[in-house]
Amino acid sequence: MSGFDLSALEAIVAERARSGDAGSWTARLFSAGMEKAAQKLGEEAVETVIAAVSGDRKALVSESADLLYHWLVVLALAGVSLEDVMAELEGRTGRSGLAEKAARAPGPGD
Ligand SMILES: N=c1c2ncn([C@@H]3O[C@H](COP(=O)(O)OP(=O)(O)OP(=O)(O)O)[C@@H](O)[C@H]3O)c2ncn1[C@@H]1O[C@H](COP(=O)(O)O)[C@@H](O)[C@H]1O
Repeated sequence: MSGFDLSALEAIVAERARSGDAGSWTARLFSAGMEKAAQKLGEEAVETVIAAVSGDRKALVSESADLLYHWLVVLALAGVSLEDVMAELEGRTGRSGLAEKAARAPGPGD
């Protein structure tokens, strides 16, 4: 298992965003703003889905990395920390996804 984790990438994103460096994709996304960053996140999500459905494992790994990086950029722009998301996930542990869904009000997908 690699020692690299999402919190290390979160710190890199924060540092590169602060740098304002003209050669930094992160800094460029930050100055472009949430709409652009969220659009990139959506594109990476679609590319990840395509890789998964087509059974392309190599592309799935690569697109997943793009997806997680752009997701962290969007979180940072929104002022949401990885810790916030991890706490939410931790709060869900031990509860079946189906039980959680049943406890929700019916939505359009139900
Ligand atoms: N993990 C990433 C990372 N993943 C993807 N990208 C960039 O995201 C951009 C958009 O990706 P796309 O595949 O959509 O590229 P594209 O040119 O639009 O190509 P297509 O639309 O044709 O597919 C590319 O420029 C990628 O290089 C990333 N840019 C930065 N990081 C991390 O952030 C660090 C700092 O990077 P800078 O901010 O650029 O210094 C890096 O060292 C990495 O650790």
